[in-house]
Amino acid sequence: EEKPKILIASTVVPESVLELLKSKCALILIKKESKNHILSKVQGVHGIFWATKTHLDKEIIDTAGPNLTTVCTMSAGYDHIDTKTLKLKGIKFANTPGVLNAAVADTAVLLALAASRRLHEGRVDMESGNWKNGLQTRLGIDISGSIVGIIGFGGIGQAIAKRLAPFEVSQFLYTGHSEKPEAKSLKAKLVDLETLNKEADFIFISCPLNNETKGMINKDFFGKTKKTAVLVNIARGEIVVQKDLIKALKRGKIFAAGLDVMTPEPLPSDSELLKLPNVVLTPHIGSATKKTREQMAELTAHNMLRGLGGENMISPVNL
Ligand SMILES: O=C(O)C(=O)CO
Repeated sequence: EEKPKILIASTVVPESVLELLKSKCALILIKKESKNHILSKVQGVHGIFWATKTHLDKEIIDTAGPNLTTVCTMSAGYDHIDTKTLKLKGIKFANTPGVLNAAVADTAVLLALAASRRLHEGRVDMESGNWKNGLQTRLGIDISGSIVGIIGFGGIGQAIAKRLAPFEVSQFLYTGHSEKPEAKSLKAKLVDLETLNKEADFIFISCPLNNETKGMINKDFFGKTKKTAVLVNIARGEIVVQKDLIKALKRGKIFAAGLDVMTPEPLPSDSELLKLPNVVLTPHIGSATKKTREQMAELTAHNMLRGLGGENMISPVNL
């Protein structure tokens, strides 16, 4: 019997995971993560292992053809995948939730502390000889005693709350479609977005990007935010209307922002975001620890092997 063919749409899958897949499948590797290159390799495959920011669109799925039964993305978010077409064709789909919660939540805490304590501004001040201006010009915002709002209280949002609780947060608020049982132990309260916005001193964005959340954090939102609020986004740049955020940061409508995600990625080196003193930026490294990336690759591979073998995948997405 011939081994199923899988396209590894990534140039950065760990060798150990490729070995694991090789024992059961014929691997088709790519040299670069461009759509055209992927299109030239995808025809006839049974599985697609997706670990690139390139969009997995209808053209790629159609070009793969009728052999394709299983698509696994090495990410928690899947806004870059045409799940509508996958569903229509009855193709099985899985992502990698859970294994990255800790690393991404750590990044959220890093950005919250850095933005609230003006890490970037202080660093720039030292470099330009402005340190002498003194600490009175660099006063920050405390997490202790603050109200923390978490937009999207899934695994990552909850991991953020768990990490911040020992910082003596006074109240956690969260938004979502329904109350989460896990909220109870953190005394976190389900509220609507407007209430969260009005009350929160720290606002974390940890929800998926979809039609409902795209552009949700915009001019209207910043019109109601506390002027002392710190915004952290570890989800997707497109949830925020970036030009509105830049205006809000410049006009003092919010205190600071810490962003691991932005629009576009990679951020152009002349972006205005890079010039603002009250913004701390990391280049979408939320999940980028050695252990977490390996675990994501392993989970993707196990989903793939199970999907191709007709077994239940570990973390299927019900489309
Ligand atoms: O998994 C995701 O969705 C991320 O953005 C991190 O890689």
